[in-house]
Amino acid sequence: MLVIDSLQKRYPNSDVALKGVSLELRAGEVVGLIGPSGAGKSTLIRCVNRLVTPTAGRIALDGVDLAHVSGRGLRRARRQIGMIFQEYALVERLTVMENLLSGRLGYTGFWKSWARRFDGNDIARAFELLDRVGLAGMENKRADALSGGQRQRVGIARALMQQPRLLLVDEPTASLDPKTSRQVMRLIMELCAERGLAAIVNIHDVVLATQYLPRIVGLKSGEIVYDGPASGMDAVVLTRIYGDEDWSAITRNMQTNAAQDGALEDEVVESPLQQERASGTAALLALDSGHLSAGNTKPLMAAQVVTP
Ligand SMILES: Nc1ncnc2c1ncn2[C@@H]1O[C@H](COP(=O)(O)OP(=O)(O)OP(=O)(O)O)[C@@H](O)[C@H]1O
Repeated sequence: MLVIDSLQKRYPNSDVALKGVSLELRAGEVVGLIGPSGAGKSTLIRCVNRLVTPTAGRIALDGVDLAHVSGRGLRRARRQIGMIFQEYALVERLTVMENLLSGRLGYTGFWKSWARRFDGNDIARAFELLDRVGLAGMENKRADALSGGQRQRVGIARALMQQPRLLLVDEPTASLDPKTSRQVMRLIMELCAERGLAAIVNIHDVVLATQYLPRIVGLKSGEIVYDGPASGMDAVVLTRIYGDEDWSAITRNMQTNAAQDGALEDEVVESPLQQERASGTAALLALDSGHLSAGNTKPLMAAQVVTP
């Protein structure tokens, strides 16, 4: 579904950041992008969502060449792409719900967005996603009142609001503690599997990458020097990507994680609605319809769980 072919990027007055990168992702395939600082990982991700214009090459998303679209075509193509950021990129003074609904801005007209008039279906989808990421009941909390892990869950839910086909994930765990990092990685993997989403995950933590991401792409100085299974990451490959180092501690950790395979599972965050579903009770999410009216930042109607 994503074909990157001979992609090059030269920044003005700078070295070449990408030197003919080629990469293919199937629908639902998740790839970990690793490499030393300055290798070109962010540039690659930014070329795909066209925050950066490539110098040469092709980026085809479901057949549409992202490297050469502009205007309306680019806006339409970007709707297929969800972004998740290291620093979450939430609007701090807005509520969780308002942050989620901002993920629909690609579809909602400017004046409707400005007046905070959102579609009832969008509000229903936001509630469903909040429930799925373990944040049910938190829709009226301000973003600046959340923990880092909760913020990242909002960031993930927001990225899914526009029902993308591809996720671009930029250092999703860099600001999180080890346990929360694992929960966030697991959540991203689960969501991709459930929804058939392809994803490129730019990540510095090699051990975390090989624990959760089945395929690893290693970039060095703007070139792919490894593209293969996580299980193939050994000291030789690490040296090829990062240069000489004593990799024994890292490879030991990777082997330990592979051997434990699932034994590290920590508790799943279950919302009341998920618990309700798990207990077999048919639940219907009933929304009091309505919208956020102009200038009104009053809490949205809470979702009600109605058992028939
Ligand atoms: N806006 C820019 N203008 C000029 N050069 C840039 C720009 N952005 C990146 N570069 C250069 O392009 C190269 C690749 O940078 P990039 O940020 O893509 O690497 P990275 O692998 O994401 O690094 P990091 O892991 O530190 O974020 C570097 O040499 C960098 O200095």
